[in-house]
Amino acid sequence: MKDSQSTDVASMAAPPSVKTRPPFGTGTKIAFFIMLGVLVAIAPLFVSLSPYILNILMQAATYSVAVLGMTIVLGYAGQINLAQATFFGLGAYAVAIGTVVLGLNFWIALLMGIGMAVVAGFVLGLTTLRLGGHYLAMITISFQIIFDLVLVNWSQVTQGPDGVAGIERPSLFGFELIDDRYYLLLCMVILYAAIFMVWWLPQTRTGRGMRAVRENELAAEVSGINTLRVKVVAFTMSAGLAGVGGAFYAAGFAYISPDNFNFTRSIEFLTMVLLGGAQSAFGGVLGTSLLILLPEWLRFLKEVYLAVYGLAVILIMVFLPAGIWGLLRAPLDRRRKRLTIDVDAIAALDLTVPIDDQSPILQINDVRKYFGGVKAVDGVSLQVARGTVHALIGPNGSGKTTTLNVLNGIYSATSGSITFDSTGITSMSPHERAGLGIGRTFQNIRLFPTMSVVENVMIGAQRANNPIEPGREALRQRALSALKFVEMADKAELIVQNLPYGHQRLVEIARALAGHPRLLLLDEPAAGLNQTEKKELGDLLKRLSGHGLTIFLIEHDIGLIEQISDKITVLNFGKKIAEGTPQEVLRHPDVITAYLGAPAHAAT
Ligand SMILES: Nc1ncnc2c1ncn2[C@@H]1O[C@H](COP(=O)(O)OP(=O)(O)OP(=O)(O)O)[C@@H](O)[C@H]1O
Repeated sequence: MKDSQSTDVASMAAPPSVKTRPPFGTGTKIAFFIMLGVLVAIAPLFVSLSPYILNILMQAATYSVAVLGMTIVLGYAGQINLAQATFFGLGAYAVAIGTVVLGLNFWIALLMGIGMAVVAGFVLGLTTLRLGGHYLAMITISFQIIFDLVLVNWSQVTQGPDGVAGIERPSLFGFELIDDRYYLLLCMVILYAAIFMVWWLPQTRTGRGMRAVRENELAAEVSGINTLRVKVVAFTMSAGLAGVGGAFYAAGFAYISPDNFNFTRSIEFLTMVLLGGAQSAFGGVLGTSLLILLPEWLRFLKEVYLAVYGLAVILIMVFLPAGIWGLLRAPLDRRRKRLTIDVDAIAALDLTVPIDDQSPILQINDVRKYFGGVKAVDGVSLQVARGTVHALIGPNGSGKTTTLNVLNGIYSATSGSITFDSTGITSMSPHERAGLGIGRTFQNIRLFPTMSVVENVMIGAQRANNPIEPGREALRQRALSALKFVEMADKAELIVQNLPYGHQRLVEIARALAGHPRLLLLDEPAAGLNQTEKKELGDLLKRLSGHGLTIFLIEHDIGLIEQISDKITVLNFGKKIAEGTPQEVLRHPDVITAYLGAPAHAAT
């Protein structure tokens, strides 16, 4: 067993800050954003606009707030939501019924509306987000249709198809917002606050988690993200924003009816976010404004206007998959490739794992995993000693990956128990296991393709209980240190899907290392690598084990296994057939028969 305390002491010193040179600093962006906001918001006070135009702008502003919710749930978290008009309607009806029927103050009714939308979003998220894709689409559609039916048929409360009229605008600090221009100003302030929140979100832990879930949910969960929580938060925030938009819409137009909040409106919101660019706050607002203004601009076409309108939307969506905003910001993305990073200034990676006792770090006791009649893992027991490299080998289909998946919670065991560092983890979820310090890589690389290299690795660094300082900068520094360890720091700002295969493998290992693992699970790390890359991988694994990290790996490359392993366990048909040092195991007759099948190898 290696001494984990041998880690370079210098690496534990506070890391110096490493700066890249982004095109614009955050401060400049915020200043620009505020200036533009003030200009746009006060413009109607100085420019003479007809009541019709003011109405269109009010509609665009309130719709945009709801569409920003779609940016969060669809653009960031990748969850389909075809019920946004429901949440929009909850906000609107709370204000309408609250102020007109119950005589409540607007602001109280607004809070009620937001509360109702948030609760509905939370409940819908909680009950449906265990399902994904088509199922989620169908459930949100059903939710939308039920809401529509309730609005039309529960007429004692909603006033049915006639709708609610006479909704009054709020007053602010005693100032009545009857003038459309002032009400528009209020809507713009609300919109700006929403844009700022949605723009800022991806830079937070939660926002980064959402993007990771969108890109690869399984990898996000295994890296320590509570994916269900992230999805529910996305749904809840999205519903809350829609509620806000709906409330201001209702007060702005004084009259609402069920037609404003039906399935067609939800599809409109979806189209708006996709058209503008689902992954950007600005895209959502752009798409909303365009879809509201386009019919006005095309009105001169008279009868053919609807056809041209539809065609324009289809063409934009087909030829601009990232939306119009994606096209506009492409030059900025190109500049990103030229960002430089001072690799020498990055602190060395601290991999220190305290060895408090000599008991095995991992104990698998009589674990079985059956898929119907297939006994993929059939009563396997093994122990992994601290600070060792332990390999799991066996012929194809012998149950290796299934064992690893049961180990980190992707599959729950049919029976048996698993103890990690004296804690029973058998019934824990993958993210909870990651939170204890179990890192993992996959046989088929699972990264977050459209995120940058450093963002990918930051996801690993933000697992629960990672012993690093709080805050974004500490996460980034940890990620850069992990990248430096695998010699990928100079590529930190590149988008990960543009890297060659071998580099992507290293990024995946760095992501696991950034989480300060006490146990690293590697599933065929050498798969797909050429001879040079395999040699480099072998050296990297030796460096890792030299730091005292415990590694449990599956690998088919016997040369690599012999080179780095302290102990080998061999599986065949889901059962353990041999265990011991490489010398013992690779000469074991059962192993030669079952796995190696080449007596010549035994003689080497
Ligand atoms: N989700 C699943 N559903 C049904 N059967 C499965 C599932 N996953 C694995 N199996 C079966 O379990 C057995 C063990 O598969 P597993 O992938 O664990 O083997 P392996 O040793 O990792 O193979 P390889 O070396 O080819 O990756 C195989 O027969 C496989 O078909």
